Amino acid sequence: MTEILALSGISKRFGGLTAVNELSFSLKAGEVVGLLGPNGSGKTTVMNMISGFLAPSEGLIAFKGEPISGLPAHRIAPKGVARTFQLVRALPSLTVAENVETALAFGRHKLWGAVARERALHHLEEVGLAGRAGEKASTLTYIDQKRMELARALAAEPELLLLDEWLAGLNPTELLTGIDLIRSLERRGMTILLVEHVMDAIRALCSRCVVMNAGRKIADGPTFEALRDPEVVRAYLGDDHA
Ligand SMILES: Nc1ncnc2c1ncn2[C@@H]1O[C@H](COP(=O)(O)OP(=O)(O)OP(=O)(O)O)[C@@H](O)[C@H]1O
Repeated sequence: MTEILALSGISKRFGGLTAVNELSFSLKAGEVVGLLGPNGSGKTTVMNMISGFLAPSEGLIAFKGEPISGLPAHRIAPKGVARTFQLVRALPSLTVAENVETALAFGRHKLWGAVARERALHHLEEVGLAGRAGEKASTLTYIDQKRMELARALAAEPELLLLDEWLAGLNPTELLTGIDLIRSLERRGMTILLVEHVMDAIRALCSRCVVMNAGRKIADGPTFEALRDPEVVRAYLGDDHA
């Protein structure tokens, strides 16, 4: 497998706070990797730097061998990087299809009109929202909003998909549906970096995990090994459990 994403010595400082501290890891094409860590450990900041919503203070990020660190989001997305956000960013007064069409209009191929409509319907079908295209986004249930958010990300035709707590807040049945959906993307060969607190989902989906604590990487390896690493147990549960 070829390397698709490489972070080398990435740091991000907010004033006196070092949110991410000399972080390095890489993803191979087609891998589904979990980015874990307790609250405030820097995971979303990492996602923001990969997708261009924040520039690193130090270090290099390369996507398919090309440096992207510090480029703005609108320059990184067309290269094949898409993301979902912790809080769903829908346009509630537009229909479900129009929400996906706006992503297509500003996405990799700048599609408009009938072509965009057809493509939007395809992505809605992919995420299980076939038949809902004409409904107002504001009427969708929580899981369906999440599906729509994913359809918007897929509209960018990414090679690397960043999922920031995409499975959070789903009930157990919805969670299984969400996991199946991510598996179907994996089968298509998509590379996925997943920030997630739902450990059952991590175990089900990720062969490998990178674990952070206080901005630093404390583990990187097969999921079952990373999750029982004493430093990871200590970070999550405290010294007594380690
Ligand atoms: N724009 C910002 N300005 C100042 N501090 C920030 C900013 N963004 C994040 N931080 C701080 O950086 C640290 C890491 O935050 P981040 O959101 O990346 O953590 P996280 O691991 O994603 O947490 P959670 O699991 O709670 O979402 C936190 O202390 C946070 O308060």
